[in-house]
Amino acid sequence: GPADNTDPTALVNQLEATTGKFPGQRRSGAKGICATGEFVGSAQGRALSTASAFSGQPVPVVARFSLTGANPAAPDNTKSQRNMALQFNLPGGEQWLMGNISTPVFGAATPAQFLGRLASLQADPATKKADPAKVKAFADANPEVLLQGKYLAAQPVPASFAGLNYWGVHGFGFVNAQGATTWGKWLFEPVGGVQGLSDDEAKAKGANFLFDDLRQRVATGQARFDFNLELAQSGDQLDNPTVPLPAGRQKVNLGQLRITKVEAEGQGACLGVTFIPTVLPKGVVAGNDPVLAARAAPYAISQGRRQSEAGAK
Ligand code: HEM
Repeated sequence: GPADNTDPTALVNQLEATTGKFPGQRRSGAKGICATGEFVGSAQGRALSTASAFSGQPVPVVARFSLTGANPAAPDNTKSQRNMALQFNLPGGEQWLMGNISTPVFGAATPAQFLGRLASLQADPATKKADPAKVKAFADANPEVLLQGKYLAAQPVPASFAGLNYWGVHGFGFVNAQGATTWGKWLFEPVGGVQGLSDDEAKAKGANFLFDDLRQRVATGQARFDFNLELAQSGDQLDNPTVPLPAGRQKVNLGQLRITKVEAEGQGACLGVTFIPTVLPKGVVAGNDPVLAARAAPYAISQGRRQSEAGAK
């Protein structure tokens, strides 16, 4: 990807300084649950990409559903970001890793801007709150950092991990057998539709309902997602994760993901996985987004910290 000199250690340190340090936990997406399932690719997927994920044979998938942030006790009944991270285990040991989020955009256009935004949100030791003047000054100078929060504020509290759209946010290219590359941005759309709660319903649900809800939906076969690619047109911006594709772009279904099992809390294959989203299969290529390129190193640093803190676990 394009050059960006933001120090990955500085990013992780700033995440800890702003969002909290919870030993043994992921520095973002800390409250989560492991699941497994399978993906079956479509004929359209095969036409766009040689990736073996689209063969049409079921592919085993390790999933992790999570809330945003560093706090493993984050409340489930707020209008914050949810995540669906996936590991496709493809034939021959090949893997495809993703960290998808419940907003079409991320909260910064570049790693440097993310670092600056996080720094502006860091609590002042005296007041234990972010300094509103600092927050405003940074946001005024970098207005795109507000777009993700505006999107979230306009959505209801999610009723279920299985009732949300999850976007890949970055642009990716799909390379077919003729060597032609189709560019786009993907999203996973729940087959049963998006489901939200009223503010009263959310209050009544309390802080911990999403894991049990997911278990129930999986037991009744209601945790299915269409893996869809929105196709970019020439001139569409693919190197900025605060810019969604324009509305109405053609959408192609690449296949369907079915979650079949939810693990007990603190167990499951996802615990050992660091969902580095530039681990791509043959037949899929990364676009030129500096934020995508910058994710691998901080994720690995976070993994190293949480695993050493957790001891020999
Ligand atoms: C420079 C920008 C970013 C930084 C520094 C960053 C940092 C991190 C870190 C440190 C983790 C924890 C990793 C671990 O311990 O395994 C994480 C998790 C995660 N991030 Fe990011 N991130 C960035 C951008 C993004 C973007 C753009 C997205 C979505 C498109 C995203 C989605 C996720 C998801 C879904 C998880 C949770 C994965 C899981 O379940 O383990 N992040 N991020």
